[in-house]
Amino acid sequence: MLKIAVPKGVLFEPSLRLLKNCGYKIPSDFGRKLLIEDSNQQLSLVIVRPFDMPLYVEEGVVDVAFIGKDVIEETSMSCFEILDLGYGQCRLSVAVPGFSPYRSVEDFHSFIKVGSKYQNLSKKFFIEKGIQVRIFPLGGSVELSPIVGLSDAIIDLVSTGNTLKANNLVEIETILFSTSRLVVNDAKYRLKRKEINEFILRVKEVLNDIY
Ligand SMILES: Nc1ncnc2c1ncn2[C@@H]1O[C@H](COP(=O)(O)OP(=O)(O)OP(=O)(O)O)[C@@H](O)[C@H]1O
Ligand SMILES: O=P(O)(O)OC[C@H]1O[C@H](OP(=O)(O)OP(=O)(O)O)[C@H](O)[C@@H]1O
Repeated sequence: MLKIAVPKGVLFEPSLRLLKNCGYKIPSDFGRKLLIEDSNQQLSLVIVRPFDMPLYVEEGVVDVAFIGKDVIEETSMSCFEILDLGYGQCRLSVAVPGFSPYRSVEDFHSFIKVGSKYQNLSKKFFIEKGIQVRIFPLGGSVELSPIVGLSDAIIDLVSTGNTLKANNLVEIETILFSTSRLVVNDAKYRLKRKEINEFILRVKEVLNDIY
């Protein structure tokens, strides 16, 4: 049986939808269970917080996983990235308060404070720009930090832009674009190649019908 990790949160529903479209019989109501099986015993689903996903994949606890490109990059996740699944489109961007004098990263002339859930990508970005920053590691609601004076700017995910707009924040630079990806544990791909390739084929067929 193939073991797949699907991410909780924004990507959860579209991930389940994709698996159902692949023909897996996923129960519609499994409450708060975090390990579920399809009724044909072909697939075992592990429901994982996105930022925990690299551990489950790298430690070989699961064979394959659906995860956002942003998490793959932020965690330098060791895996085979097999397919772009197309959903969960967003971008990781720098944003500042509307009242801020900054309108481009180049304006960040001196030392600035940045709030983000993506510490590694934030550090990498500003090192490449040669800008001195202090990164405040935040777990969520990142847009709050510059509003209340904790930081001068944020680096966070943007999709529609509604959260930025609602909090009077201005997006000034995009660091990366992200969608959900199908990834495979390297060792498992060697051990269960036939089963994993069959799964990849089923996903590809469904994606070809959608896109
Ligand atoms: N607004 C969005 N639009 C599209 N995709 C998003 C959006 N926000 C997050 N994502 C994608 O969904 C993934 C999970 O994000 P989500 O906010 O649902 O969970 P999380 O905040 O990482 O987990 P938790 O809320 O438990 O801390 C992200 O890594 C990204 O790939
Ligand atoms: O551009 P938008 O469509 O407004 O989406 C962007 C928001 O989506 C995510 O929030 P979410 O509530 O998913 O996660 P969080 O717990 O990190 O805030 C992200 O952190 C942004 O806040």
